[in-house]
Amino acid sequence: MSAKTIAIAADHGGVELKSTIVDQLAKQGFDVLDLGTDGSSSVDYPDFAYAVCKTIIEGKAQSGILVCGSGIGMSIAANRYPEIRAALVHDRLSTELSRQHNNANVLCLGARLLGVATAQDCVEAFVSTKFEGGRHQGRIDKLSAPE
Ligand SMILES: O=C(CO)[C@H](O)[C@H](O)[C@H](O)COP(=O)(O)O
Repeated sequence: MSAKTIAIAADHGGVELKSTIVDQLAKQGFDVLDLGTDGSSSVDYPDFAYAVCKTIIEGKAQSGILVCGSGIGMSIAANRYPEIRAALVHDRLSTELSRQHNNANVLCLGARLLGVATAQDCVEAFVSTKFEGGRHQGRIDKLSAPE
């Protein structure tokens, strides 16, 4: 498995933006696991969020991107797994912070709320920004073990 494998999925509300992001990542040399959906037929976002999360938990991808209409449903679904830190972002800065402070391993995007250029900017920030560690590590550890 490549160290740069990213799993991606969308529901019908995010399928067009997903295609754009797949192309963007492929051009940058990432291995992209596209887990669907592939058409405009209505589907249920949890099915696709769970597919991406399981791929990460099984070690088949290092991170993931989920796209739905608002990004909200995908983020709620993905964050049901203790191993997943899914960030619903709205611009480059929130994406950078999700990596620097939260070590987000899944990026959630709302295709009906973000312009394509902003979404692509978020993706670029997600793949290029490193976790800062330090004081943030202990906080992240607490996320995996709620009292
Ligand atoms: O889960 C969502 C909202 O929390 C996503 O935005 C979905 O894409 C959206 O709910 C789908 O809505 P639709 O009316 O079935 O297209």
